[in-house]
Amino acid sequence: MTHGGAGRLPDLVRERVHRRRAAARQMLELVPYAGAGLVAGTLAVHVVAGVAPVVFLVGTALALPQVVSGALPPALWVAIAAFLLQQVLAPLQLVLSREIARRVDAACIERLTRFTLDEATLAGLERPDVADRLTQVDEAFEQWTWTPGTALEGGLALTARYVQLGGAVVLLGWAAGPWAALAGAVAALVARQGQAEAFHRWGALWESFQPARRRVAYVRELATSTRAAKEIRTLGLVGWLQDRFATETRSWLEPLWTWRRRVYGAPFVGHAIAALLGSAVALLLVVDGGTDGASRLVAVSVAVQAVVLCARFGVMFPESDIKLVYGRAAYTALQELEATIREQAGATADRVEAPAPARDVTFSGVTFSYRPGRPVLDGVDLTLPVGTSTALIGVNGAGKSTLVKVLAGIYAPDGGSVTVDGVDLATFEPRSWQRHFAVTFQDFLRYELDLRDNVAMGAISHRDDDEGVVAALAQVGLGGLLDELPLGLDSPLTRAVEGGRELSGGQWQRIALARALFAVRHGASVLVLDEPTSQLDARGEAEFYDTFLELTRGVTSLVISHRFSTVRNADRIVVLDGGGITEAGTHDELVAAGGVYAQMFDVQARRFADDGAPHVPDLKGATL
Ligand SMILES: Nc1ncnc2c1ncn2[C@@H]1O[C@H](COP(=O)(O)OP(=O)(O)OP(=O)(O)O)[C@@H](O)[C@H]1O
Repeated sequence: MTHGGAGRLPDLVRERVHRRRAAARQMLELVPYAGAGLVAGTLAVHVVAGVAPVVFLVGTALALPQVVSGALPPALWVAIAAFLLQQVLAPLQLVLSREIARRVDAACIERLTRFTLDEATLAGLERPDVADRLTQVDEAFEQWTWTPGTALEGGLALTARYVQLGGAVVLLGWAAGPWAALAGAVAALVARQGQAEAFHRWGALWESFQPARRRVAYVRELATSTRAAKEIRTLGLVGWLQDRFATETRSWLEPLWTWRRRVYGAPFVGHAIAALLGSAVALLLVVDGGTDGASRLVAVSVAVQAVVLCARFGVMFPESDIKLVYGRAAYTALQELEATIREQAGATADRVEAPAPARDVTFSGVTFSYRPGRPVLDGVDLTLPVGTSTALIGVNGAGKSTLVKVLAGIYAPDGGSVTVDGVDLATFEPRSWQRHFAVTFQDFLRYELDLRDNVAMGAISHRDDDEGVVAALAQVGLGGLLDELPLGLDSPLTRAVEGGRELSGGQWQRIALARALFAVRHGASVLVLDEPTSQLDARGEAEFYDTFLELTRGVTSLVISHRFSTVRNADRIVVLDGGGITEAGTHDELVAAGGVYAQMFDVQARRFADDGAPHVPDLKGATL
């Protein structure tokens, strides 16, 4: 770990200057989000708020000798006015700062949403470094504490402090001479440097534990979410989860505590001693000053208070420091996320709109790996003729879902190519290609929305097609469910909402299928179904062939299933094994060939027979 290590002085200075510049650039970038007018107005208020205590200090010092003799001099009224102004400005500073943070954060959230939902590829989002950054930005906005907006707010608030310091140094010079002013200024800036540096290192340290904090957050979510509650209770995992939480938490908190001593300990003592010496020198020069009488009293009073103001630079500024360090870290994370995306977008900038395939989609020697040197797809050759059905089978982990993601342009192949009517998929804009797809993923989503939206999500621009939604529901055997629901299509499909209804696993799968059908109804011409019947009962599965597959006749389809009853009637069945297509043909051809497919089919058919379960229905005539 390199947190806070000592280095050569010129290097340290250069690094700090570089950091300050970077921070200033970031703050300037955020200004337009808040609006130049609001920022200028806030700065003006901070400047006045910084001047007010200095005026108060001078006013009280000047008034003191006359107040002692029973008079109420004008200087006293000036001091009172400065004090009242300070009280009035404090809430105004707060309101203006909050407004700045609100505007900046709204813009940053918009940037974040655009990035995650629109620009980022799935492969990009799956990178661990990207996931860490995303969690960091997400955390900032979730807890709404140290966001980019608060960084700008905190940065601007420093103005009041520095104006105050400037005033104090000028007063010190006036009251006790230039050397006292210099000593006071040096004491303040050294103390400030100590604080700021410790805070900066602490921020970097905090950030470096992001992966560990992400693990802790996951365990905490497991322990508290209703999603996992059922399994955790029935498996008796509560104790284990608590231990895991404690271990994971200690794994980053203990090193953090150790580093905290190093970050705040010795360097801070050094800075504090230097600051104390500076203040002491300034005070000595004050005491040593020339004149006597009332003017001496005023000078000493001004100078002592000015030294105190300088010394206050050695403490943390709650309105700025934490906000600046952590809020800026959140903004840096957002910028780094965007930089990653820009890198990827550079390669896709001049892509063209993808047409619907007219002849075929072909994989030629496609390779793909999630980790270098471990290809999941290793030279896949496969043609999907338009308007035909292909079933893809293979053991768990063979790479079937990965192949689908490459087909849909979610991942780009590392080698080889996917072509659409002979044109490389890489030349098409991925979103436009994906619009031709109706996909039901294995881990399809159960949207906590109403029934209509759960189906219409397949082609959301046709959300007002209630007739189509009802037809899709009927086609997947959910017509009865619709009749049961008092709110009909408006029924929320979650118990978390008043009047909502939870569905069974099989019913949810049918909803996902209805979504795909709705997409086909509205023009999707490539249908991909990954394990479409895994949660359906035997009758539901049979109905799947009789109705659903008929309805998608003419569509180019790819179905993945471990259930042979689901795949056997496809126009063509292909086996993915060892990263490549090892067998291809109709069910009868593959059974006759006696290869992997025949063996797998045999095992499954025998198991059905042994269990006394119904045999695979004869579904000749149905198409995938
Ligand atoms: N996002 C990912 N990051 C890294 N590795 C992955 C990822 N997704 C899948 N893998 C790995 O790639 C391999 C193929 O996974 P894939 O999901 O494509 O298999 P599959 O044939 O669809 O399996 P199943 O039949 O179990 O659904 C597996 O070894 C899996 O661990």
